[in-house]
Amino acid sequence: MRLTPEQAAEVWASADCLIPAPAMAKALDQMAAAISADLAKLNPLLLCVMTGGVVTLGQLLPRLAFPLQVDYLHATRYDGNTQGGDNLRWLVSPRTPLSGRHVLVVDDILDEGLTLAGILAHCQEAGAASVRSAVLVKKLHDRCVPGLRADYCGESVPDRYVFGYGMDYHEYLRNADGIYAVAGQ
Ligand SMILES: O=P(O)(O)OC[C@H]1O[C@H](OP(=O)(O)OP(=O)(O)O)[C@H](O)[C@@H]1O
Ligand code: HPA
Repeated sequence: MRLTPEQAAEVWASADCLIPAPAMAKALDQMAAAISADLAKLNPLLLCVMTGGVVTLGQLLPRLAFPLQVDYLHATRYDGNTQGGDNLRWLVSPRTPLSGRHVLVVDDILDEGLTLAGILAHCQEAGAASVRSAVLVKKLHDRCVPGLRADYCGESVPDRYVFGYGMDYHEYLRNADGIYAVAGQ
């Protein structure tokens, strides 16, 4: 489905704000403290999962006061839709060699988990010394890949389609400064 900017504005105007920006800032503070406690001495490589992970990574970085490196990957299974396909499509792999590195995968949302599971497997296969994951939100339902959980998670959201803080609705609304749920979804 192709959305017009006018339709995107209507979706935003009628959406329910689930978690406002001040609460997200607190959640990010807590995530950053936990990440710092575990990774400050490990010279970690943070991998941003494009596109949705860009806000989470951008908000975390200034909260992390230790030496680290940043790279990105692009893997998608939603392709701008609100239903994910079965296959994770790899568009860009990390440029930095992962072998021997302590990797932290940073994404916006853990929903059904196929995306994160595929990325974690890729990092392990590439020889990372350790692989952890940080997601800004996880969605509460029982459809997630069994046994998969993020090491660091900011907030939980109900089983509705959400946007904001990097998460899109048909490629719009990633810039919403809060976590919103689409009305009726
Ligand atoms: O847990 P899952 O059900 O696999 O879904 C989570 C993934 O879905 C979104 O990516 P998407 O494929 O929509 O690409 P995007 O980051 O460009 O929005 C989101 O950014 C996560 O990477
Ligand atoms: N919103 C945005 N992107 C997503 C979602 C969602 O609820 N689930 C998986 N990717």
